[in-house]
Amino acid sequence: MKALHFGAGNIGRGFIGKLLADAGIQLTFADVNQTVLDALNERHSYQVHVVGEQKQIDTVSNVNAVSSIGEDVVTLIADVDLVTTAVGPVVLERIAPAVAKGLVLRRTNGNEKPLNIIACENMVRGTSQLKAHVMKVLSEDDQAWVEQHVGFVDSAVDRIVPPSESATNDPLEVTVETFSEWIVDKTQFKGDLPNIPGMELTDNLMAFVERKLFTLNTGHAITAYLGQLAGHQTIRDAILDEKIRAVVKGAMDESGAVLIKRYGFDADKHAAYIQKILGRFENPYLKDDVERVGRQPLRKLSAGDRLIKPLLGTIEYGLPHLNLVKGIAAAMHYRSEQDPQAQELEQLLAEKGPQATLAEISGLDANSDVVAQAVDAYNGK
Ligand SMILES: NC(=O)c1ccc[n+]([C@@H]2O[C@H](COP(=O)([O-])OP(=O)(O)OC[C@H]3O[C@@H](n4cnc5c(N)ncnc54)[C@H](O)[C@@H]3O)[C@@H](O)[C@H]2O)c1
Ligand SMILES: O=P(O)(O)OC[C@@H](O)[C@@H](O)[C@H](O)[C@H](O)CO
Repeated sequence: MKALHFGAGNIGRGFIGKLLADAGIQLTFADVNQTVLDALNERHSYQVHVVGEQKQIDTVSNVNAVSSIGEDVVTLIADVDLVTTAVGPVVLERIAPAVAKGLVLRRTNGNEKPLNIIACENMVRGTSQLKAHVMKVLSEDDQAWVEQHVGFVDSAVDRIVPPSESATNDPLEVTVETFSEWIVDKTQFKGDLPNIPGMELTDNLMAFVERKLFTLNTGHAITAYLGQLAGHQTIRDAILDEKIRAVVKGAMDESGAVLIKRYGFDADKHAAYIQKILGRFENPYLKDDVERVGRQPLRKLSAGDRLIKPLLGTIEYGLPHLNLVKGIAAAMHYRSEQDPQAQELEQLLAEKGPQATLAEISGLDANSDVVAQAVDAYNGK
């Protein structure tokens, strides 16, 4: 089996790429970072430090790399059995034209083997969004061929992988937590279902995606935003701050109440899921900066993402949301010199004030009670 993986970053090298290579799949990474591409093509291997109470160093071998800009990826898409991505939600649209070109070449070459494409991003049904971008640029004829031969498979992906703290400045080394979970929608595959150790198949993906995104990522983001406000540099320091922990746990409980109502999760098992996540945030073996976890605040404050979507659920079911609102207010205070979205947020706040800014970014009604509550929290009331 051959696979092409877009994005040789933290989750690409530290989780999805590792899992595919470990399964004996012939793996090529596609990226735009020339340093990473060159290192992969010189060594064809790299080290993954798996850290937790038990530590181990795994070597991922027999991997290649190509630039994702150019014809190499097009040729590969015409040939491989599996395409995966971990590039970040905003980049999916940028890789779609190359994916479309590769699919047209596959059809021209008469390659009728099933191909499956799986986006491994922190978003709800990211692969379906990639599919929409790809279909947009195809002719009707090609679209029909793609519908028949290509599976666009949505997934939920969970493993905390901060940028490596390599003592050797190795651009390929990556440090990951022990926990990992990759759940894919088995109803969307074309051809035989794959048997890849570490990939779990489900016919109930939405429950898993929302459980992960609106528990772990909701709590993670609020830890980052409150952490930065309180002057903490890392997620561990932030979550060990009792005042922050109470709000984070409260927000995960509020979001959890929505998930329990929507998907019928067992309340005790969900409480245990939250406890386990709090432990993962505390991991003493990982250095995860609040600035990585808080990155792209406009995305995180958008209507379908980890802060607003759970809040909308609490409103739908008439449930409490005090802690979610505190998290949203803290997100509006997020600042980062490296992050264009943080700067745009700051500019919007300066131009329009918190009420109009929050309404514009989140799609919430500017005159709603909840926006008024968030503005009060933002103003420290
Ligand atoms: N790091 C984590 O803990 C984690 C866990 C679960 C899910 N995710 C999700 O995985 C995705 C990637 O996150 P990450 O932390 O690995 O980020 P990252 O920045 O470490 O990796 C992204 C990689 O994509 C590459 N890239 C950018 N534009 C590209 C393009 N046009 N073509 C090919 N490659 C391109 C970058 O050079 C980089 O190597 C995100 O959607 C994130 O939400 C991350
Ligand atoms: O990748 P983002 O920016 O969507 O979210 C930041 C972190 O919360 C995220 O990367 C987590 O580490 C990850 O989702 C754990 O599975």
